[in-house]
Amino acid sequence: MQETPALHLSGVTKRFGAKVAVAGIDLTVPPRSMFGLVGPNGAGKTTALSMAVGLLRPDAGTASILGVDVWAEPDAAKALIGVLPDGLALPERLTGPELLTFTGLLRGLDPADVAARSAELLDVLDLADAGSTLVIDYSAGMRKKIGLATALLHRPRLLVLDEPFEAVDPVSAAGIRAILRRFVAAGGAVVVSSHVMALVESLCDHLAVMAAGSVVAAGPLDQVRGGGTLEEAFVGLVGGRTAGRDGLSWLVS
Ligand SMILES: Nc1ncnc2c1ncn2[C@@H]1O[C@H](COP(=O)(O)OP(=O)(O)OP(=O)(O)O)[C@@H](O)[C@H]1O
Repeated sequence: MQETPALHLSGVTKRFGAKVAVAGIDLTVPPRSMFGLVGPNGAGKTTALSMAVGLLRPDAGTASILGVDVWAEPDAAKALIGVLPDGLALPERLTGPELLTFTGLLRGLDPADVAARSAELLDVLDLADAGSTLVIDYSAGMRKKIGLATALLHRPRLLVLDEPFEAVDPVSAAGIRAILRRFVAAGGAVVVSSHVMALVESLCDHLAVMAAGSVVAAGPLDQVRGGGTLEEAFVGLVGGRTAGRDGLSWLVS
């Protein structure tokens, strides 16, 4: 018998005016997988993930988290998910510890658990020294890290992370990778969108490639990349552009 997927999208569609951002995609994230979502700018990744986690209502199709329908049972589904959205809007006039306390209590966690988990997350993510800094004064990478901490605090079963490594320094990135690996080893599943093929290749065991609102390839990493690198497979799937070579003659004359 097939296990319930960590995330399942069926026929999910979103239009913005005449633009079809996501064109009826199906996507299955297996349980306990580290799943990469890649695609060129504007492919529809953020829109698809926003619909998957209940932040954006699809025009058609369904999304479920561990068998729970995101739009029919939003509270039950959201308890299962930790989300790091793209361009995360955080309450800015709080310090990191205050933000975690606020998030934890809002989610109904025990205050003692919130305190213990917050301290550990801040330590592991190297944010403990910035304990009295307001989030508004955080760097881009620090914002990613505190966003990840808020996503992890309630111990979700599925993490959905839009560009989690963007602007994050290499030491912190290694720390985040270690956290994600432990999370999967403990039975969770992670969906990561990224433009960095080497990162997806080294971190993920499954992936999907999106282009122009559709999923053009999906499956285990080795299957999608064939015999070559993921970068080669990606360029083959989404098509290479050579404008930098052929156009812009004014720039080089
Ligand atoms: N709120 C919106 N209103 C109008 N168009 C939108 C909106 N959000 C996204 N789009 C359009 O939908 C398409 C998909 O955008 P989306 O942000 O999902 O792509 P993406 O794959 O995440 O891109 P990137 O890699 O650049 O972040 C794009 O053409 C974008 O312009």
